[in-house]
Amino acid sequence: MSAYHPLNEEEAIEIARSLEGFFPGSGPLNCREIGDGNLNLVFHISDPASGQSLIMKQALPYAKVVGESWPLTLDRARIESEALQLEGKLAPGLVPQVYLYNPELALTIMEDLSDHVIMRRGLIEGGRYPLFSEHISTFIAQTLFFTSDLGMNQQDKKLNVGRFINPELCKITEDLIFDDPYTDAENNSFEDAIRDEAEALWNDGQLHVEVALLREKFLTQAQALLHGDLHTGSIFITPESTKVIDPEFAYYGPMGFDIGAVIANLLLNYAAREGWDHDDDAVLDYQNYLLETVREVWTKFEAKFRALWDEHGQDRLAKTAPGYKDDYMLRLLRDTIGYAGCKMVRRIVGLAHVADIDRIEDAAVREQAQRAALAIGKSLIKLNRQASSIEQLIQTAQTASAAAKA
Ligand SMILES: Nc1ncnc2c1ncn2[C@@H]1O[C@H](COP(=O)(O)OP(=O)(O)O)[C@@H](O)[C@H]1O
Ligand SMILES: CSC[C@H]1O[C@H](OP(=O)(O)O)[C@H](O)[C@@H]1O
Repeated sequence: MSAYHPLNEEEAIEIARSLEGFFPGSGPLNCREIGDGNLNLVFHISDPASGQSLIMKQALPYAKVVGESWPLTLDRARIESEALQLEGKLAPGLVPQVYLYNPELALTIMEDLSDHVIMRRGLIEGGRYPLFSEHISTFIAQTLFFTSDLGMNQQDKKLNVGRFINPELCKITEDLIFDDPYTDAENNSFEDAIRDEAEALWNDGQLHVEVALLREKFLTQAQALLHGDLHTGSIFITPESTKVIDPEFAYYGPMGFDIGAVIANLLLNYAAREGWDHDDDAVLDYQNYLLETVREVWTKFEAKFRALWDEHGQDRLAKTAPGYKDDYMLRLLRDTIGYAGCKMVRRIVGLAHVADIDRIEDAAVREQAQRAALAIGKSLIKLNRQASSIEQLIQTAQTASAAAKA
């Protein structure tokens, strides 16, 4: 079974059985392919006798969402398993445990998190997660700081940049997030009802300049090891626990891209609330919860990152140059706002959408949510280089959304 081929459920069971000590009995194991993402196979394997279970994730040699016409490197499975293991060391308890990585089969065997829910679904259903901002701010502060030139040996960091070179997955991001939405691209996907919005995106020169600058940074700035796709579909959650999964897009890039991804996905849900809540009061109440979460994600991240800088900073000049830390944090905030905007726009007119909006049944409510998400996204992109506080992001999101829904 060592030569690469996509596994079937029987083969997945056979591999699970061979894991020493995991499934000790000889009774039958259950296996289901549960992958609902765009790229990979995911098998859930469980033993009804012992209650033990695990997850096997296998990369396919193409993008599942499109098919074999879009070939994709299997090396992403190595990147994902190595990133998960590194993140597990830097942010203990905030990622699933990796039990085994098999390079021949592009297979990662990991902890089963089925006692959590995917956060996107949790938010759609109106769940509240009081520890989320605490957990995710720790995850992003720890992983970004300790993989950057600020927090690790700068020669070792360069070796890390090489280890996490991820050109094919980066190309997906470069095209789907930073290019396609701003032109009449074949891969775009949007409803006819918002064609006017799509065309406006294609013709907005001021927006194009901002996106080009953010794209340039994504292409060139090896600031820290990013998760690379930190949306709410890559986060498992309960009120007590948060676990980040799916870092196959990991590479060395601008830190604001990860922070922006978290904020964008909270705001996509914000734009969609009329599709999920029963009355105006409930919409407003949940939207306030989401905005407060956005505020906390940034403020807690900033406080933790600054503390790491003071306590664990490796770079002499960064620690002593007057005003450097404040300047760095301001640039991070601005990048965060810009990337949050890009990540919202791509989910409305680009290839891959989000359930928060696409699964709203009423077409008129869905259209309103799409227009609100685009309005917020565009406003954040245009704000990014002028911003000086997280409150400006929140104000901008509220104003843009209200205007789009008026
Ligand atoms: N460790 C895990 N425990 C339980 N379910 C998981 C785990 N990892 C992935 N899944 C399930 O598989 C789905 C797809 O996983 P994901 O890593 O996002 O795949 P893709 O890379 O294809 O997007 C998740 O939405 C979740 O339902
Ligand atoms: C052709 S890949 C599209 C899209 O899918 C990835 O998300 P996920 O792995 O969580 O399904 C990523 O966001 C890509 O941009």
